[in-house]
Amino acid sequence: MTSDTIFALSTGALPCGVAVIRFSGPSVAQLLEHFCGPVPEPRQATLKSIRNRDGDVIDRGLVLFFPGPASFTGEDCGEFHVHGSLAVVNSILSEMAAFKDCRLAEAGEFSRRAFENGKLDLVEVEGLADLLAAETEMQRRQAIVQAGGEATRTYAEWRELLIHARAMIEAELDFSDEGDIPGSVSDQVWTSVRALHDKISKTLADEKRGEIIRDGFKVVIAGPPNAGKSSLINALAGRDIAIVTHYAGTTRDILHCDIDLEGYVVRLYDTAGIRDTDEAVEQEGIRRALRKIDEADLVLALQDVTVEGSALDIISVPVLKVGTKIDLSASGDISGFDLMISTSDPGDIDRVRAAILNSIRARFDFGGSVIPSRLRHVECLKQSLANIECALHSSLNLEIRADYLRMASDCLGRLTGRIDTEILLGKIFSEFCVGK
Ligand SMILES: Nc1nc2c(ncn2[C@@H]2O[C@H](COP(=O)(O)OP(=O)(O)OP(=O)(O)O)[C@@H](O)[C@H]2O)c(=O)[nH]1
Ligand SMILES: [K+]
Ligand SMILES: [Mg+2]
Repeated sequence: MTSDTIFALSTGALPCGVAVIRFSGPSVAQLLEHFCGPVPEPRQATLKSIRNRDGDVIDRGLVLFFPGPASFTGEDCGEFHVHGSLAVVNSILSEMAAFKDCRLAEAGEFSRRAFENGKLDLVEVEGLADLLAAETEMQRRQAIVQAGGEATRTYAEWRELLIHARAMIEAELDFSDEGDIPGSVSDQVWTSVRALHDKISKTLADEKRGEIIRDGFKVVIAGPPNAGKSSLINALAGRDIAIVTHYAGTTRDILHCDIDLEGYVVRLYDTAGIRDTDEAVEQEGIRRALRKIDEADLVLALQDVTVEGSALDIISVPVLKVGTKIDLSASGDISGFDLMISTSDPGDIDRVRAAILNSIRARFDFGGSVIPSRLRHVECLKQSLANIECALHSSLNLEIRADYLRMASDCLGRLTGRIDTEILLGKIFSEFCVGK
């Protein structure tokens, strides 16, 4: 079907030390011969001169040949590792473009061919995309579970279980008059389906973890004016994000910055001080602050310890009560605060960081397990779960229950993009001696 041979510079911006040019498709062997003579041994890096059509040497570099189907795309693939200069790379790319049926690859086209040739499934393709986009350690860990096929294996296992369960139920329906099916089989089947139901529910409960690893943990700094909110965001970020003055009501808009806390993206928000005011701009700032608080994963509720007054009353989201300006307070009354800080003390800022990290870990620690990292996965899992729930209704007709199992396994098949041909009959006959 794909008759074009595609090529692209696979490494980043030029100039750089080494540039990798990758190509895939039916003309790979011809390209290799054209540029550097006899095709090198499969999968062995060989140092060669790379020449243009006039026989002039463009560069010397490593040349690799990956014959299909044991290649990334499943087609014949080749690689040139050359000096990363604009002139070298452009010269090779334009030479390739002049070749018959060869063209520059579109974005993601190598991966798409890998998918089309069954080398990667959808979950793995998405994991690969996430891995390439990963900025933090946690994002990398989550992506590699997916790109490396671990998630796929789990989903495939679940799907197998459902297909097997349905096979058993259909067998009972089809051959029940033959008396070969043990009576307890059906019970065992439903027990395992119920266990799978619980597993999928648990995985769905982890949805929030996946979201936090991908999109960050939202921490909103809130409190009355002059509590030291802007001073704290500046200290946590290590740079001047917000204006700090002694005027109460300095911050109006929401200010934002991302920090990396041991691999987690933490999205910090500084907000307007909350108080009663007739001032229109400040009112709007306060309205925005309250809205941001509702979206938070954690609120740092700041309160100047030298000022009378109670900290913010927030019930919708987890709150850490932080007393500020302890350098001004001789009494050191710590009642009612989770943490007491001075925003100019680096040790105190470290303790705020540790407290945020604790809050993340307490709720969303990542143990390397499969987490539905995308809405698409969550949707497929939810649909599968809904069908399993229907299948578990013992009052329903057995045929209908079997059909719910089919729909549940199809949802998982859709998740990995691999609904393959029906293997149901094979299952029945390989696991039961009914075909006498
Ligand atoms: N002594 C002392 N002063 C502080 C501390 N933190 C902040 N301040 C001072 O308190 C004042 C207010 O600080 P901001 O960071 O602007 O307070 P804010 O909560 O952002 O104030 P608004 O934006 O007006 O709501 C400034 O003069 C800061 O220098 C602290 O830990 N100790
Ligand atoms: K202020
Ligand atoms: Mg401020």
